[in-house]
Amino acid sequence: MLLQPVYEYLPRGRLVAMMCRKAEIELYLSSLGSKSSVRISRNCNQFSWAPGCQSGWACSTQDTNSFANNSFENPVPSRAENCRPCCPGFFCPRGLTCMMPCPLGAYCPLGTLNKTTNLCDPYSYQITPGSNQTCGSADTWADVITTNDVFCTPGHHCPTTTQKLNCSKGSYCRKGATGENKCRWKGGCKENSEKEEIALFGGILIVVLIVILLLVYNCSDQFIAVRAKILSKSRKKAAKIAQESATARKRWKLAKELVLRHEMEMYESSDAPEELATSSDGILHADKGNGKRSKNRRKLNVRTERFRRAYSQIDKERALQLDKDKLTLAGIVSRAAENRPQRPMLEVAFKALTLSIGKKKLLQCVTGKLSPGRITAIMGPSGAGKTTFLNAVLGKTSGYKKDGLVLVNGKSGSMQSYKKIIGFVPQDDIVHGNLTVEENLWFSGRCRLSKSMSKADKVLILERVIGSLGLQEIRNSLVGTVEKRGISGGQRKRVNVGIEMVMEPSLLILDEPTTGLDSASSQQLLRALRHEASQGVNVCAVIHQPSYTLFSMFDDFVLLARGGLIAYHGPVSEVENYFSGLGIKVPDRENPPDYYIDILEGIAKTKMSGHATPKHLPLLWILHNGYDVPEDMRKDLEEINMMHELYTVGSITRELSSVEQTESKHSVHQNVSQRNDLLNRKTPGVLAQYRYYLGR
Ligand SMILES: Nc1ncnc2c1ncn2[C@@H]1O[C@H](COP(=O)(O)OP(=O)(O)OP(=O)(O)O)[C@@H](O)[C@H]1O
Repeated sequence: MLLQPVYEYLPRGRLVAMMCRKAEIELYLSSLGSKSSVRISRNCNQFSWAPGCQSGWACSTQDTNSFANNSFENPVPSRAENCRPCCPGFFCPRGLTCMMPCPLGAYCPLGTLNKTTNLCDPYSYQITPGSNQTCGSADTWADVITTNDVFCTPGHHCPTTTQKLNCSKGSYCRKGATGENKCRWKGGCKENSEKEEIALFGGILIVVLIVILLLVYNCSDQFIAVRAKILSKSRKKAAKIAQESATARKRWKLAKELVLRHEMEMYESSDAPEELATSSDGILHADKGNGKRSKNRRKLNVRTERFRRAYSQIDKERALQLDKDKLTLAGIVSRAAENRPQRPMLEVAFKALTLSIGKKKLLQCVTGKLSPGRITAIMGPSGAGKTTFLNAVLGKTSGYKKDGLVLVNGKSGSMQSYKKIIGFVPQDDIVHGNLTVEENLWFSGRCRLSKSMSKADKVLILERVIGSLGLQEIRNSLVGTVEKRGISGGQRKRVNVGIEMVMEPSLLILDEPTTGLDSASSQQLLRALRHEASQGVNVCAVIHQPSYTLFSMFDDFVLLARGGLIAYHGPVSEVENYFSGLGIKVPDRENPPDYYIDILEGIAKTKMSGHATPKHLPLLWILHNGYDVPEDMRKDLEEINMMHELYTVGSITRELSSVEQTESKHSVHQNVSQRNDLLNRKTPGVLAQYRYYLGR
């Protein structure tokens, strides 16, 4: 089909006789790699230069068999007959006297003589001057890179090597195209287009994308709000289910107890068979006369009675259940919270702990303990070492030179291993501004509570924290960022604390949690912490200038002097007693902790017992407790010389009753045995947390 125009131009036999044989094609191909011109065939040497040796010309061979029986051994056939211009659609290199077909996509028509340049267009070869030869067809292999002219030009397509057609409108044709390519965007292709004009199409696409993004950005709040509502509903439902199952468990336990009690009563009264005979429903009567039958009947009677009692109890419970359905969510949560298991306890004790960097001592001879179930306030002048003290409690002591011991539940070990049950509320916010209050707490709970805990239990914890921190009103409000105003600073602070509370810590450490809060909010926060402490949590907070009321809400007080020395560590209720023993009396209308800090700083002047001055307060505390006096304080010891007075100061260590001491020992012992459980809280891994983050 493709050769049809050539057959019209040349008879089939002649065409075959002029076609290159394998040896000639090899000769041509071997010349393609080299920079020199085509290798000359044996028909074109200096003795015989047939007209077919010219560019665009070819001759026939008489050896027609060699075409069919072409092998590498066969030499280039002799060609000197019927030399003529190369056929259109073929190319005839100079030095070879045969024709080769142009590749598909090429356009190889007959050349025309350009009288100005005397070259054959479009091939740029010259015919021998003075000969009567004309232009033939192409003279070179047409490839798309080196022979542009020979290849079908851009904007056209060449279905055959002798046909060149314009590319129609709505289509585009690249260089060497054998057909048209339809444009995706019809208006983007004019006639003879080389490529699809997609700039307009791209522009429209970008505009559409921007509009979609703007829509998403503007409506994201609504989406988030709707989602938050749905999630909140599901959480409430989970809380309800958890409460129901807790009540059911309780009910079952109660019913069992009732049945057992009743059974006991029945057996006790079985010695008086006449009572059974007159049982209330009158259905069953004991047979007084017959021994064995009477025993069996009595058993049956007892069982029937037992079930009757149990069913009546279940009926009562059903009535209670109806009442419960009218309960508020807070009621449900507090009821379910009653059934929660107790948290493990952590006691942190220090023994002559000294932390230093280089020669600078940041904490010195710190001895004391932070007990579970108590709230400790850490106070002291700026730079005294409060944050360093918290770091020591948290076990973040790398980088410091450390002397002394930190004991957890009476055992020395790394605090880091307890990190899954230690909550730390830093001074700066750790909230996600783009989430609501509830989402923030939920995210923290999901990531940090045990993987094995059910969703319902997690929801209960969340609800309890929300209730305890008074966040109910703002639970669905966005926390907010610098650009987008959200909840108030005080509320934000409470959310910060809540984020740590939801992970149910055993040790909760807070760095200035009440800074920036008004008195009412501070007290509410302290009440929430007290509630935590009542669950056995060890709470420890650095605090600045608390009101007297707030200060009295703490159990213990650690007063740090400059240099990281302890000036007092004991119950809040004993602090005034201790200092007054040293001759430091708090004036009227002065807040005791502020006054003691002023004394330490030398701002407030006071006359102390003996020769002591405020700078001796840490030493006095050491002496009071009978701790070893460090080397660098020995000099001060000589100065004050008031040992006698010191030992007359009332004991400030909390006097535990013998029962309390036994209980305390027992609980610590229990904790030590629980140690592995404490360390084994399996929280979701990083990938799971990231999944929660994406799905929050
Ligand atoms: N990594 C450190 N390198 C050198 N000095 C340090 C380092 N950390 C703390 N200090 C120094 O230790 C002292 C106590 O610092 P710390 O931050 O514990 O005080 P603070 O009581 O928390 O102070 P503030 O109430 O102002 O926050 C300061 O003098 C401080 O400069």
